[in-house]
Amino acid sequence: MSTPGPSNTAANASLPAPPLPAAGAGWALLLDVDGTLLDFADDPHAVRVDAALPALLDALHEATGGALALVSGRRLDDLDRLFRRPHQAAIGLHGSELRTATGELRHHAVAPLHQTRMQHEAQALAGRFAGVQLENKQQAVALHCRGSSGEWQQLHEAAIAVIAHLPGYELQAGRRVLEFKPGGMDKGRAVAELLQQEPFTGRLPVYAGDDLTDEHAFDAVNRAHGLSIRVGNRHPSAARFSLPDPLATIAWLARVRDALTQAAPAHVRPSEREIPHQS
Ligand SMILES: O=P(O)(O)OC[C@H]1O[C@H](O[C@H]2O[C@H](CO)[C@@H](O)[C@H](O)[C@H]2O)[C@H](O)[C@@H](O)[C@@H]1O
Repeated sequence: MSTPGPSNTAANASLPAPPLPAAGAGWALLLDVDGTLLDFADDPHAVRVDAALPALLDALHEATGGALALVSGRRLDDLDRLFRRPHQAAIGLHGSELRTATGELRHHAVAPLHQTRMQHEAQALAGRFAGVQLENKQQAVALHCRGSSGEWQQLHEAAIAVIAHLPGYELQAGRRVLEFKPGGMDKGRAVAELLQQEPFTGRLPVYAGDDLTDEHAFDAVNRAHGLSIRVGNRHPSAARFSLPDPLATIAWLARVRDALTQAAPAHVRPSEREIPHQS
């Protein structure tokens, strides 16, 4: 199974709120979607995007010189359906899909034969559990468990056994969800790849996420001396800052926008506008 290694597994249930940037600071924003920008809904297709969010993302995109990306387990086309921002950089399917700021697409795919077999096995597995809802993302599959914790345990054990015989795939666990996704990529690797690209390169990476899949990205951002922000109270986490929920995340992002775009004091030279590195 794909398991990130939190680098600070000490008690970190209570983490400080993230800082705000100085005016004109060179931040790059990497934002998880479900549970970070969007509240959860029982049906993955029924999530609601806050009416003010698209305009806020546009303003942040401009304030960061285009260094803003949504980073999700959803497919890129699902992100574009929800947010209508196909011109912005994005990472989908937990890192298997990547779109750069110039629109270049990179896919980490599995051979069609293996994908067909994965689909077949996942359908059969879901059919064994009354409380499991299958979300078919073509190159990946999410098994959402709506049943008891006992059923979750059984599903988890069965999924581990199934994935062992599926070439090219690995298991990604999340909040009451198990996903079969292409192996070899995760959000951390994809974020590291994006950070090598213009206009992300050389900026301070700031990543907000709520789930286990985001731990990969927290590790990558911590290695780059960026800011890792856990949304909610999942514990343990490698994140160094925390916000309680999507509402608070959106409110903080609005303050980030205001801070980045306010006029810098005349005596501050551009090179002095960065916030100090966090340890
Ligand atoms: O990386 P993320 O953007 O957090 O995406 C992870 C998965 O999110 C979605 O599932 C979760 O949200 C659903 C809608 O609220 C909810 O019904 C489900 O229980 C959650 O697991 C999405 O459906 C998955 O495809 C993503 O991988």
